[in-house]
Amino acid sequence: MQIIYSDQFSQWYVGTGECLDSIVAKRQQSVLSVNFATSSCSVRSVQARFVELWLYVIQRDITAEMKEKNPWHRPLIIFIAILIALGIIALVATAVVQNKPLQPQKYKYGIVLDAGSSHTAVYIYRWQAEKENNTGMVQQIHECDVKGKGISSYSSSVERAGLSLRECMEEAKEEIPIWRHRETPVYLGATAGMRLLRKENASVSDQVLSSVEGFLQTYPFLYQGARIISGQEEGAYGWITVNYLSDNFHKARATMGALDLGGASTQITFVSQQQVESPENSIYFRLYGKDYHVYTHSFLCYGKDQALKLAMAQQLQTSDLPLRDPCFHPGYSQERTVESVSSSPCVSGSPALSSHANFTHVGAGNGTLCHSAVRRIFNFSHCEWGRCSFNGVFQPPVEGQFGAFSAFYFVMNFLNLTSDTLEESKEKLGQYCSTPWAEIKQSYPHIKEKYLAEYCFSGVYILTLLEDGYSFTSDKWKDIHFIKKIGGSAAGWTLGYMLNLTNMIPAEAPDAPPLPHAGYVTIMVLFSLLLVVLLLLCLKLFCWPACTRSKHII
Ligand SMILES: Nc1ncnc2c1ncn2[C@@H]1O[C@H](COP(=O)(O)OP(=O)(O)O)[C@@H](O)[C@H]1O
Ligand SMILES: [Ca+2]
Repeated sequence: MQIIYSDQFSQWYVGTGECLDSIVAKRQQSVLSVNFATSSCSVRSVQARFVELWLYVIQRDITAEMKEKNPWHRPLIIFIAILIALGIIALVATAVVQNKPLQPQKYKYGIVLDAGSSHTAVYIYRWQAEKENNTGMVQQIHECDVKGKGISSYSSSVERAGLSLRECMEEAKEEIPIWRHRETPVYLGATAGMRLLRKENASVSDQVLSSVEGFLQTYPFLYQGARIISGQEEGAYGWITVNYLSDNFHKARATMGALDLGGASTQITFVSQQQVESPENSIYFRLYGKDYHVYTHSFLCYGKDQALKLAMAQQLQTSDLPLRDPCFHPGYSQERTVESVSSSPCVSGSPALSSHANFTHVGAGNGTLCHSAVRRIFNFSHCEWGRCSFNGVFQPPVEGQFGAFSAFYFVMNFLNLTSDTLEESKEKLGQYCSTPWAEIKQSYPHIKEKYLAEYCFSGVYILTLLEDGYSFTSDKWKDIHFIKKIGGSAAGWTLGYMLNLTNMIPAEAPDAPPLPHAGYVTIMVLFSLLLVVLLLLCLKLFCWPACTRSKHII
């Protein structure tokens, strides 16, 4: 069946159908009159035909009315169509840029060797080549612990100092893609063990450094030097590391103090609102457009191994032999040479020690007495400044949160004291120290005996250093967080050292950061919704009148 509209006569002529011979429809106002010339139609099919015609007429008239009222109809449709096209292009472009797969050759690498007093560790870092100036972008991807002792222990066979690094440097060659080797910087920083060796014998310490330098230069990496870093640098770079890894610089949040306990020195670094009275304890940084006035101090000889020597030397001078040490477990007994204690540059200058060659070191296991013995290695009596920590060193009151790492973590983690209050820690430590040595050895058969024997001393030393030395009172104890890693990267000075030497922390904030993930998702969803709405609108505006404009209904 066919309906034909004639503009000329404002009439619809309907072709003949199965049962209809002809239909002529005419509309005046809201009245539609239809003449059906039928031959054999039922009443129902004539009615249906009538309704169909009525709807068609109404639709046609509304469309005509809209066109008359809105001359912008067509341009509007074109505009919306352009918007939709642009929207689709924007969506695709954003998705492509945001989700661009990172190719392996987009990564850069850096190697830092931490030549500590007790051992050397090799760290490999990786970052995205184009995002060098963003915070939190550099990640540790590998750590290798060099077998044997620290490089300062090779003073009598210096050539072995370099060779000791072989295994870990071979691992570095494996870890870093070959095509990046030539541009991968290698830094070696030596800390308190080498500071002490330099004090004792500067020429031997130079020879040790030359040995590691010569060895590192045999590798295809970009050798950037081997040097003894200062205690101030060690503290500052540790502070940079923990705050970089916590993203505190980027977000301009309050920074976190850094507490580093090594074998031969210990560092405390934090931002203080109070004036730093002593210039040697004050460092200034401008990072990402913000100024930081930081307090730092490194106590040489107050790492836990040298502190033990200081405590033993102190006891050897004041008590009879055998040495009954309250910081070692009851039943512990060890033959030692006086030289093993007195040879340290931290201890030398104690004439009373030379009267014996050997002595027996016996454990007495008493936390309270151990605390008194440890306190004696600190000098709390003189201070030229407004406030001191110990040994006449200026220190403002501790402020804010602190990350305590390296031996602070190893010891407190072993003793299971990382989340206890100061009082609980003292109580638990007292019990641990009085536990018989045989029982301790039995309970921890896989732990190195040297570490195991010293955990009581180390625990008491840490509590004494933090409470009596730095004045972390009971209420401030909860602000100390014993940490090993932050987001997979070790807390320590090495990362901060590399970031600084590769200029990866700019003084001013870099340009606007790329879209964060949440922002990207929100924008994509909003754009998609907008596109759907536009599309529906366009369909309504474009298709409906277009369809109804047709003069034919089949
Ligand atoms: N698992 C562990 N348990 C206890 N102490 C540890 C453990 N691993 C390392 N240490 C100690 O951590 C300290 C690390 O100091 P190190 O970095 O070598 O010296 P420094 O920083 O003073 O040059 C050493 O005293 C070492 O014995
Ligand atoms: Ca260290």
